[in-house]
Formats: sequence, structure tokens, C-alpha cells
Amino acid sequence: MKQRKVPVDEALGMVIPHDLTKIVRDEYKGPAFRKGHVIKPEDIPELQKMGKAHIFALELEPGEIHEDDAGLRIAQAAAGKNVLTGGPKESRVNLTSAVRGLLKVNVAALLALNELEDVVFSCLSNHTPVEAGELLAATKVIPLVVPEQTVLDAETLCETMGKIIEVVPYQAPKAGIVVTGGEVYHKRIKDAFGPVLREKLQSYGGSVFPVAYAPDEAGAIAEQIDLLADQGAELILVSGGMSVDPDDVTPQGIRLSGAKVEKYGAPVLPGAMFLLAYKGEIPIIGMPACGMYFRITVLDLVLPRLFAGERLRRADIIALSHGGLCRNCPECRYPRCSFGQGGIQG
Ligand SMILES: Nc1nc2c(c(=O)[nH]1)N[C@H]1C(S)=C(S)[C@@H](COP(=O)(O)OP(=O)(O)OC[C@H]3O[C@@H](n4cnc5c(N)ncnc54)[C@H](O)[C@@H]3O)O[C@H]1N2
Ligand code: MOO
Repeated sequence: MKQRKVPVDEALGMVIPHDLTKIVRDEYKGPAFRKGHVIKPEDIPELQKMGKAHIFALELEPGEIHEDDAGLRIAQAAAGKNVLTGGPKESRVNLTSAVRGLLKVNVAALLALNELEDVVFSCLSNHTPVEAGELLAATKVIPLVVPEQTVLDAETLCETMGKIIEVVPYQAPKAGIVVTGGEVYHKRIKDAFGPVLREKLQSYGGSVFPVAYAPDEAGAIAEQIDLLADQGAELILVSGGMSVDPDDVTPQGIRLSGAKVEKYGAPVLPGAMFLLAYKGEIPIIGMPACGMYFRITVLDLVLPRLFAGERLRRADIIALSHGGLCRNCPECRYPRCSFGQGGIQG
């Protein structure tokens, strides 16, 4: 790269090669002059007021690439399904989501990309639920000019290791709910769990069968699970009876329905007594009573992934331990917080 230093008062008609940022009394004001701006007579005193005695005209050598073009090419190489790339802005390129869904980060490829000299790619944590239009990631190169080989290496990496990020839209499985507990079944108290679970399922766009009820008997719980499965439920939540009382028989009921347990006990708080099983292809969740009392629980880490079509295993539940402790903030800002954002899961 060659840079020609030109005194500002001789720069009339020249092209500003990159954004010139104005800092007023230590306050960042954003670019005063955009890259590509052609200097007009009235700009010269303005540039001098900014303290610029010279501007630098940039001449790229063969095999070199400007930061804006490099950032754009890396962003385009990294963007998987449902990820949009914007134009370079102050030399960084933002990647946003085209849809509502689950962000998937190819963690191994992300780390390899950031190993490349002068490349930075920064993103939200793996498995973050995101909205359409939401900022997912940003990328840039560090110097003003990089060897084109750096960009070629980034492009090759995204071809061989896979795209860095994608967003999987939520599918809309038909879901069933079995509310357990003799006190509710015998109508001694009003069901407060069913409506909470129904609303949560519907928030991902799913349709929900009418809530089924069962007393604290494993056989009766299994029967309701079987009935829902026969009716075509593709996901079943079973509430309550998940703890250590003698009448907490929901895990037994789930097993009795023929479901195979992946994990009973999640390293997530709230949600420790959570259970995930599969009856054939149908995920069956045993949800402890905390799901009724707390707005955000383990269910909010697991449901978006099930709605995105993931088959979760024991190891996936164990991986939730990193970031699995809710701070129980006075004002909940989930998912804009560390809950469920360990980021180590591949
Ligand atoms: N000694 C221990 N006690 C508890 C433990 C433990 O490990 N050792 N774990 C605690 C944790 S963590 C949780 S979470 C809860 C788990 O509760 P369960 O899922 O077993 O909940 P239940 O016993 O069925 O109910 C608790 C409470 O909530 C009421 N309930 C339940 N379902 C409904 C409903 N559909 N509508 C209205 N109210 C409902 C129920 O009547 C009970 O009062 O256990 C901790 N304890
Ligand atoms: O399953 Mo419980 O969340 O730890 O309250």
C-alpha cells in the first residue's frame, strides 16, 4: 500500500479514502466525512477545524484489498441460511437475521476464522433465540489494507469448515400438555401451570392440544402421554410431580409411556428437576413446578432448540451448565443476559 500525504489546502477534488471520524471534546461523533467523499471548497476549513493538516490518498498495490471490501467479503463468506449482510459502516460489516428463530454458531469455524491474522468476527452466543432484523454478528479487518490472501483464507475456511452462523426458523410442532397433581385433578385447586405452558408453547408459533390432566399415578400419567402421542402430538410437556415427595411420580409415568430418558436433572437453575426423554421421535419434557413460578427457566433454553428441530441428547443438557445459572434480576431481560449463553456448545 502506498499512501500519498497531501496538504489539506491542496486537496480540492481529491477523494477521501476512508471515513474520517470527528471527536469533539472526547465525545465520539461518528464520521464527519464518509469514504469516497470528494473534497469541495467548503470542506477544507472544516477539515482544518478537525485538526487535519493533511489527508492521505491511498494507492493499493496488486494483491492488496481495502478494509471495507475485505469485511464485506468475509461477512458474505460467513453468512449461512437466513443471515443478511449490510454494507460496510465505519469499516465493520453487520450481519442480521432475516427471520425469527434460533441462532446456530459453528463454534470451531468461528475460532478458526478469528485465528486468521487481522480478522475479527464477533457474534452472539450459540443457541440464542433471535428476532427478524436482530444484529447477530459483525466482522472487520484490523488494518486499513490487508493482503487479499487473508480474505481468500477466510473464504476457503467457510467453504471447508462450514458457514459461521445461520438462523433456523421455528417449526410449528403440535404440542401436548399433561398437568399432573391430585390437587388439580380433583379440582381442589385451579390449574395455574397449564396456561403458563400453553402460552410459552404458543409464543414459538406452535399449536397446542387441550390440556390433559392426570392424578399422581404413574399409570394415569403414561396413559395421557400415550393418548396425546396417538392424537399426533409432536412434543409433550408434563408438569409437576418432578421432585422428591413420594407422590412425585411424573418421571415414572414418563418412563412407563415407553419414553427413553436422556437426562433427569438439569444443571440449570431454575429447572434442576427437569427431565428430557424421547418416545420414539417425540420429545417428552418433565417440567418441575418452578416453570409455573419463574418467568424464565430451563424450558426457555430447551424449547427454542426443539422448535428449531434439534434432537437433544444428554450431553446437550449437561452443556447448559455453562451459563445455566439465572441471576434472578429484579427486571428480567432474557435473552439479553448471560442465562444459557455459555457459548461453548458446538
Ligand atoms: N426436599 C426437596 N424438596 C424440593 C426439591 C428437592 O430437591 N428436595 N426440589 C425443589 C425444586 S428444585 C422444585 S422445582 C420443586 C419441584 O416441584 P415439583 O415439580 O415436584 O412440583 P409439585 O410438588 O408437583 O408442586 C409444587 C407446588 O406447586 C403446586 N402445583 C403443582 N402443579 C400445579 C398446577 N398445575 N396448578 C397449581 N398449582 C400447582 C403444588 O400444589 C405444590 O404446592 O420442588 C422443590 N422441593
Ligand atoms: O427444578 Mo427447581 O428449579 O431447581 O426450582
